Amino acid sequence: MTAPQLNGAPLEYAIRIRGLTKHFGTQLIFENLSLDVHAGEILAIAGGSGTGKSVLLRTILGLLPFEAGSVEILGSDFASLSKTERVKIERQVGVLFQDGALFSSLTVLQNVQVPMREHLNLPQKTMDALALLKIAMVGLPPNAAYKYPSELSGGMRKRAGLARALALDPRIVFLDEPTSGLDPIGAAAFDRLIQSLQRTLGLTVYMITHDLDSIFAVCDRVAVLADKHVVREGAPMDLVRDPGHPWVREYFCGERGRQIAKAS
Ligand SMILES: Nc1ncnc2c1ncn2[C@@H]1O[C@H](COP(=O)(O)OP(=O)(O)OP(=O)(O)O)[C@@H](O)[C@H]1O
Repeated sequence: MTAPQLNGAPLEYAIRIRGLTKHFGTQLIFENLSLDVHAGEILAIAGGSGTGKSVLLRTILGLLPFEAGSVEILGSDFASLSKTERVKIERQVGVLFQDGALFSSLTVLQNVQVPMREHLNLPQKTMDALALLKIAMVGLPPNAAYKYPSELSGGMRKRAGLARALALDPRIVFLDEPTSGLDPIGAAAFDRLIQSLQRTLGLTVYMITHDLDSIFAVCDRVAVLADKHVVREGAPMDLVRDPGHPWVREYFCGERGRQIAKAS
């Protein structure tokens, strides 16, 4: 695995957020929020319902405006980039939304090719071969390529969404609650898939999750959102040892949290 690079030098931060302030109308969502996502790590974003995990994801992706602060992705301040430069960065980012967000009228193969059609100029045969490779990489059988999303199980739809997120060989992958709706065995298998892809491809993974099993199984660090900013960051075990915030204590040091921590 090669370390991510920026202009030939090792890249320390895949994402760097400083002093982010965001409102919806009069509702303050983030106040002076700062967060580093280290290159090559799997970072979990945790926090209670309504603390802004999805809004932060959409803000980082440039889908929502903000009033103050900066968001740097792969060494570039997104807001200051020209359209062409933005597209270059967007190509290096893959996103798996919660429900997979697949186009229902397209097969899995065609869904995986959507970003290829948008960003690459390749012959159909090459795109077919590439898409089949991505579909195999996420552990789907070859015949899944020709199925429509409605013909797949929830777990298979997530894998198909992941194959699409990997279509352009991104350096950062954003996952929005990847194991929600999966049974524990399916969730553990998905965790292992994410970890093995991360290690093989040297990806940076930014993962919104409520799943303590996932956090302890695969995440290098956790950042906890509460009170309009990141209240705690660290390795999962560090949060158990020193929660430092009531929500973190309740979540990580409750009976279930302690059991999972002990077993991991
Ligand atoms: N488009 C929008 N317009 C106005 N308010 C919004 C919008 N999107 C989100 N919000 C508000 O922003 C706050 C944070 O929402 P967000 O969906 O990010 O929470 P979350 O932490 O992802 O919650 P959950 O864990 O329940 O999914 C909520 O109060 C929500 O109502």
